[in-house]
Amino acid sequence: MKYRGSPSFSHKQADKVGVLITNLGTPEAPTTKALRPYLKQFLSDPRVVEVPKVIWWLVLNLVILRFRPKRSAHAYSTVWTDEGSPLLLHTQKQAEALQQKCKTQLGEGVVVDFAMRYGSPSVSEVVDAMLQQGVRKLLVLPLYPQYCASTTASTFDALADDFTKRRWLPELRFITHYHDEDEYIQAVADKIREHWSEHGTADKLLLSYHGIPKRYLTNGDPYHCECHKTSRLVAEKLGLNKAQYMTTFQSRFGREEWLTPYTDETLKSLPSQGVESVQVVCPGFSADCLETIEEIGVENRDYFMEAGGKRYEYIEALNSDPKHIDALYAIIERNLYGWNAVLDNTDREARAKG
Ligand SMILES: C=CC1=C(C)c2cc3[nH]c(cc4nc(cc5[nH]c(cc1n2)c(C)c5CCC(=O)O)C(CCC(=O)O)=C4C)c(C)c3C=C
Ligand SMILES: [Fe+2]
Ligand SMILES: [Fe+2]
Repeated sequence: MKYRGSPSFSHKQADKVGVLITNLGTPEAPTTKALRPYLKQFLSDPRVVEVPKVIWWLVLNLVILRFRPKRSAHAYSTVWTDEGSPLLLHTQKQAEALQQKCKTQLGEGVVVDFAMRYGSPSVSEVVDAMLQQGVRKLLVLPLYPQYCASTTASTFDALADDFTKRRWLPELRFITHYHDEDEYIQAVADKIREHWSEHGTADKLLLSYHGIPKRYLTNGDPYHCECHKTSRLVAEKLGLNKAQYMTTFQSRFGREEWLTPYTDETLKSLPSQGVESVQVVCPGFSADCLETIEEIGVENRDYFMEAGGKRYEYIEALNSDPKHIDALYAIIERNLYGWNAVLDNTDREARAKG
């Protein structure tokens, strides 16, 4: 069969609205064996690594996949929990909380689920499950506040790829970013304020975002601008002046230049400029993961302290904090405009019988 359909469809089935949240994905286990397929899928995505196909195939298969899986497995093993990968667990909790919130606010006609761009559960399998439940209008929210082709557009690719193999397409809405939405900015600012009320402020607040090659910015990706806008809006909410905060970029990969200033280099240099204490927050990560827990929480702490810093604090991601869920819900609700008719119609089956 060329196209996947919905063979179990019944005319009496109530139409539903689906809300699909997505994130990057994570390996199945913190082992070299599990890291290899995960990294292979992730790093074979041309949206992530924009290098001519043949050259990249050779570099990836002959160099990176020989050494990186072992190194990454070790890093993952330091953040792994008894229940699994932090990224997966946080995303699962976010979906559950949003499902609950949508049910209370909008009724039974809305189905919320989550998928991962790489690994499992895949976008395709979750879309399939949602359509089988009667979802005819689908809202997709990738949990990347700042648009980037490597993440946001890549998620759209996965969805579009699935649709090319599908017979009955749902109506589709795709949220490309929410980097300046007030509820999100407020949630980040509140998280920082809560940290301050417990620990006090520091000499400098670093807002650290995942980096991308600088080339992507010069080729027209808005990611860099959106990160700076988020930082400015958060700083305004907190009443910080330009000397009190800084935007930096972390998680460099490979040898070419990435967005600067680099988080690690910055932290190594701050003590020599008289900065004794820093607080680091990562507003681009909607959930804590390897890149925040290990890289920011451990590795970069060491850089700062070894360079003479006195106090270093990592402020956790928003994860499934109620304020984050409320912010995401507000964004979802705005993007459901006009679809409420379907939500009101979910008791169609009951009414048809009556
Ligand atoms: C080639 C490189 C990469 C680009 C470009 C990139 C962009 C990018 N990534 C995130 C979010 C996450 N990345 C995570 C892990 C991760 N990222 C890369 C490479 C690139 N990312 C690698 C190789 C890895 C795997 C870990 C490693 O081997 O170092 C994660 C964490 C996943 C987890 O399981 O915890 C996230 C989240 C964004 C937002 C982004 C561009 C804006
Ligand atoms: Fe990454
Ligand atoms: Fe990293």
